[in-house]
Amino acid sequence: MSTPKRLAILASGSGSNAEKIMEYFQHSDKAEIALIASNKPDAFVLERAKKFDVPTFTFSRKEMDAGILLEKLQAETIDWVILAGFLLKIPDHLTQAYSDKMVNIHPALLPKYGGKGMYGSFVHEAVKAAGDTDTGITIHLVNEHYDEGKIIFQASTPISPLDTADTIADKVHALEHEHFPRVVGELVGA
Ligand SMILES: Nc1nc2c(c(=O)[nH]1)N[C@@H](CN(C=O)c1ccc(C(=O)N[C@@H](CCC(=O)O)C(=O)O)cc1)CN2
Ligand SMILES: NCC(=O)N[C@@H]1O[C@H](COP(=O)([O-])[O-])[C@@H](O)[C@H]1O
Repeated sequence: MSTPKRLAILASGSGSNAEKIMEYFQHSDKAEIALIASNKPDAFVLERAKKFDVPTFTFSRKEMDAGILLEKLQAETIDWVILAGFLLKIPDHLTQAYSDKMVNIHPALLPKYGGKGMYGSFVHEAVKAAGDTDTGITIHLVNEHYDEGKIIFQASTPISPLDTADTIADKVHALEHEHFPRVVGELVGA
C-alpha cells in the first residue's frame, strides 16, 4: 500500500474552498491535508483547520520570500501545494520547488480577468462592468507569473445584468465547491 500524498493548502482569507477540500479527503487513504498555511494570522481558514485537526502555520510575505515557507513545506514532506484564495505572489524558488505540483483556483475564465489586482471581488466587479453573459472558474498549475500556468479545468455559469458582484461571487463559489476538491483528487491521484 502506497503512503498517502501529503497536501498543503495556502489561503489568505475565509477558507470555504479549503474546508470543502478537507471534507473531501478526510476519509481518504490516498491523500491527506497535512497543513493549512496562511499569511494572515487572523484568517478564518485557520479556524476551519481546527475543526479537522489539521496543523496550521502562519508566515509573513518577508518570511515566505526568505524561504521559511519552503523550509516548512519540506519539513512536513508536502507533495502538493493547493492555493485556495491565497493573495500573495508565490516567489520563484517556491514555484520551481513545486513545479507541476502547485495548483490554484481563479474565480474567472482565464485568460480573461487574470493578473495583478485580479482577486476576489475585483474580478467579479470587472466581469459585471464588462457586461459578460457568463463567468466561471479556472483551475491551473502555478508558474512564476500570476494566472499563466497550464489550465487543468474550467467551468462556467450564466450571469445577467441583474447580477451584482455579490451574486456573481455566490455563483462562482458554488462552482468552486462543486469542482475543486474532485479536480485536486484527480491531479494528485487520489
Ligand atoms: N507565482 C504565482 N503566484 C500566485 C498565483 C500564480 O498564478 N502564480 N496565483 C495567485 C492567486 N491569484 C489569482 O488566482 C491572485 C492573487 C492575488 C493577486 C494580487 O494582485 N495580489 C496583490 C496583493 C494582495 C494583498 O497583498 O492582499 C498584489 O500582488 O498586489 C493576483 C492574483 C496566488 N499567487
Ligand atoms: N485570484 C485569486 C482569487 O481571487 N481567489 C479566490 O478567492 C476566493 C477564496 O474564497 P475562500 O477563502 O472562501 O475559499 C475564491 O473565490 C478564489 O477563487
